[in-house]
Amino acid sequence: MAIPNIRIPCRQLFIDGEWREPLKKNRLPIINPANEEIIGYIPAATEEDVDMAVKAARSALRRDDWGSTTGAQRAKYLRAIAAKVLEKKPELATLETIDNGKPWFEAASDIDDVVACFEYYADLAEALDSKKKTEVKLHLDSFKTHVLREPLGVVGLITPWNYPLLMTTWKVAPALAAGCAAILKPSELASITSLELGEICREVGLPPGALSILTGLGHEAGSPLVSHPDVDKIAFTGSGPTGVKIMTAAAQLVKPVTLELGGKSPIVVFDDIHDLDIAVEWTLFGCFWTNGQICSATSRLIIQETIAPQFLARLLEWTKNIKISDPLEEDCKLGPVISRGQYEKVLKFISTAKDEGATILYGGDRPEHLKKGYYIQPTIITDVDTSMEIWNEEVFGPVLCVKTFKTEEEAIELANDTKYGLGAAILSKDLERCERFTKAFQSGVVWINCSQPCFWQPPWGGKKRSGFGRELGEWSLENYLNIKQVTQYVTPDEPWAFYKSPSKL
Ligand SMILES: NC(=O)C1=CN([C@@H]2O[C@H](COP(=O)(O)OP(=O)(O)OC[C@H]3O[C@@H](n4cnc5c(N)ncnc54)[C@H](O)[C@@H]3O)[C@@H](O)[C@H]2O)C=CC1
Ligand code: BAL
Ligand code: NA
Repeated sequence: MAIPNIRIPCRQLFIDGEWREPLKKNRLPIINPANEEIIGYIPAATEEDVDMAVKAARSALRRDDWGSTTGAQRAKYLRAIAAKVLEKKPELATLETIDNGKPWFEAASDIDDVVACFEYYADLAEALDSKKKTEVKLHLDSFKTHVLREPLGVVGLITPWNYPLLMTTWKVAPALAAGCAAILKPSELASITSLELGEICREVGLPPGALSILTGLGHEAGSPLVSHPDVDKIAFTGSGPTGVKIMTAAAQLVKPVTLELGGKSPIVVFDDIHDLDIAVEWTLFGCFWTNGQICSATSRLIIQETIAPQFLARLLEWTKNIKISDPLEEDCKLGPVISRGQYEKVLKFISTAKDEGATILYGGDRPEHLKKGYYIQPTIITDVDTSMEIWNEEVFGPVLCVKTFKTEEEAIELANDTKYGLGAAILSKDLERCERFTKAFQSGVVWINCSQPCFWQPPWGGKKRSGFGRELGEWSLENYLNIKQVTQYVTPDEPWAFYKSPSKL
């Protein structure tokens, strides 16, 4: 597919089905991380705009055109959105690349996932109609009970910048499928494609207020959404510290949250791998895909001592072969990290690792041929100790740290030696061993003989400090439903006879 040249659309906030200027008229710059240039501006919402969006969402839930829809009717909107996203795929992929820095072909594949995800939740919305009301068998005949699965209400969706439109979709598609009215707050570092979703919603005639999109800063636009008394739930993906702030604020209102908070995932490689090159490629992909900015990145390589020298030698050869360039260039496999702040943060992690005694086996710096942009070489760090920062903290950049092991027990201990618990991978020919590791890994996701492939049908989420709750699959729909018990007394002409009736005194 040809990469199109593109103009950055100038948008407002998307509230109540229309584009509206933020009340304070503030805007934030859009920065292309490949050249550090300001390429446009996004509107910056504040508390007042959040309040308007919440009112619009409430009104959508009260109106028949959204609040009384069947799953099948909502499925039509979701399919129409999917079709529009597909139609605009080249432009959306280009906008994503210019805003986020990920290679264009990765952005295009994200857009394919966005389409598939909207279509998938259209199917689940339809299926919901037959599960909306289910009977629950009781142990007696004088009562009967059924359960209703209703939309939870107004939901706040706060998303990160690493897969901008895809993470938006992971939340928006199930929320709309369930019949909620959603307010999306995308990351200020990459909001363009989420705003374009607003235009798509307008084009397909999604009822006003069913989805509002408020770009802006976390503390100005995200925080009031979390604290708003009329928002029933918050679904968040992002950093641990922000997750803690959100959970703390939501707790004041006993507001439910789901949190997806990154990690420091292990990839355990045994000496009985099927093929050296295949294992090396999965190791690289597991850490350097999306320019290394993956919440589930398997950024700790735990390699069996017996194979370590030859594995690392081959890993180096493959790493040197990775094309680092402007992400719009064909065959680019590693683009810049998202921002100046992230660039400095990643380089600081590398210099601290060096200061603490680790060895930078490869990379660790800006590639010489790229003078501008937030580029960092793919970096491999060895001689790592479990007390080091690089072993313990999420870098969110193209940085892999390596540790060797002798026995299976030692490998499991190292794999679980983290406060996080999102992903974990094992590469080995021995499937019984893979089974033992699957059980032992303290994580929400396990990859066997691969790392990172992510599909929309299975559940996604973590344990420990990677958060809680599950997205994707049918699990995500549950996040946006209220389960209501309805119990009926089926012999209303018979007295309950708990109190003494005054007429019988
Ligand atoms: N787990 C993941 O997928 C991600 C992890 N990160 C990690 O987080 C670090 C910081 O990156 P940020 O972009 O600052 O992540 P962040 O977690 O602060 O931002 C994620 C989203 O939360 C919003 N937000 C920030 N403060 C908020 C608040 N008080 N209330 C409500 N919403 C708020 C942001 O505007 C954004 O939409 C990165 O260096 C990286 O290590 C970043 C993005 C994604
Ligand atoms: N690759 C799945 C989602 C994430 O990294 O945030
Ligand atoms: Na950007």
